[in-house]
Amino acid sequence: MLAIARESWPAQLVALADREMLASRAAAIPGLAAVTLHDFDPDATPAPHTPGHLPVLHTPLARPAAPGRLDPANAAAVLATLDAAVDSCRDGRFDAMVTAPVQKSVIADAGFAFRGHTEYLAARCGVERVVMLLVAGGLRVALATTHLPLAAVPAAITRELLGDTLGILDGDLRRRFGLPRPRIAVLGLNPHAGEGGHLGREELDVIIPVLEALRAEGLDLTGPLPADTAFTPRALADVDAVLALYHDQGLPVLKHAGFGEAVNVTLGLPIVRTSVDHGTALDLAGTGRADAGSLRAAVTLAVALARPL
Ligand SMILES: NC(=O)C1=CN([C@@H]2O[C@H](COP(=O)(O)OP(=O)(O)OC[C@H]3O[C@@H](n4cnc5c(N)ncnc54)[C@H](O)[C@@H]3O)[C@@H](O)[C@H]2O)C=CC1
Ligand SMILES: NCC(=O)COP(=O)(O)O
Repeated sequence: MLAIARESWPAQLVALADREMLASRAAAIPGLAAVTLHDFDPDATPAPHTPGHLPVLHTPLARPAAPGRLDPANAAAVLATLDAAVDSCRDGRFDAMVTAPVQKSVIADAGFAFRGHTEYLAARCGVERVVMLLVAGGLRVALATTHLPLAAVPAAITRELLGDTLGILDGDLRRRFGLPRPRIAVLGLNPHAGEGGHLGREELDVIIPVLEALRAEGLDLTGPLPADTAFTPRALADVDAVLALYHDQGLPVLKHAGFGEAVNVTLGLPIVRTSVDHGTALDLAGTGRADAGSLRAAVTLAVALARPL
């Protein structure tokens, strides 16, 4: 909401949300009371975003929401909002979607098999494999696995998963980000990238064979690199993206470098989806102190990606 109130974009922005919830939050936060919410008219000619004005496509909550109060009764409405956004992108009404964070646990508590937007959007779009990429300035970090318990990671790193992930990452960096031959650094799973098999065999048995096969197809891949030094400035100098093998191998570095201005992009979808770099920040809910920098960046990147290069 902060970003919407103050910024201009060369695109029409439409909020998919419960209209009353948006209105009550805008009224409660200093500086937002003047924002005008009006119903989105799908038949009107799209006009660039005007700061202070926000068209709303009403997606009703089941129960009134209060800041910071988790309510499983609204989980279905959250998913219905996501469905409406995906379907509207797929049918061409919208060119891109930008998601706010959701409390994944409360959706799961309500009985839905929900691990994250990334997996949910893949299923909704009928795509078997997608890739989570976070972008902070010039640093791009993609993940081979996303929302998995750490103990499940090694078994999930199969040749098929790694090959598919690198194919999507390389392809979308070319197609969506305009990099003619992306240079991708792939991290090892184990300390010292397995130390020649003495500290784990995933590098020898899975990662190296996949990298060799894909290099033969023309991909520019380095690795598997010891993860502890792969993010040093010298190592990153000749790299367009780093593929980390699990969530907390790559994202702490990315968030250290750019939390508050980074963007999460889902690659491999038939639609453009970006998102903020942060979660629901329940400690800040309702205070008006949550920083909107990542939302601004997510909208800006979605606008850029929605334009074919
Ligand atoms: N895309 C999504 O839907 C995401 C959802 N989540 C969900 O969010 C929930 C909370 O996750 P946490 O790990 O606690 O991460 P979090 O990002 O919500 O909070 C971590 C720390 O960052 C701060 N923070 C977060 N957003 C901020 C902002 N906009 N401005 C200033 N400070 C901010 C918080 O106050 C907190 O100290 C979980 O249920 C998680 O699954 C987490 C990441 C992404
Ligand atoms: N930490 C990033 C994250 O959890 C994003 O998840 P998603 O909901 O966008 O899949």
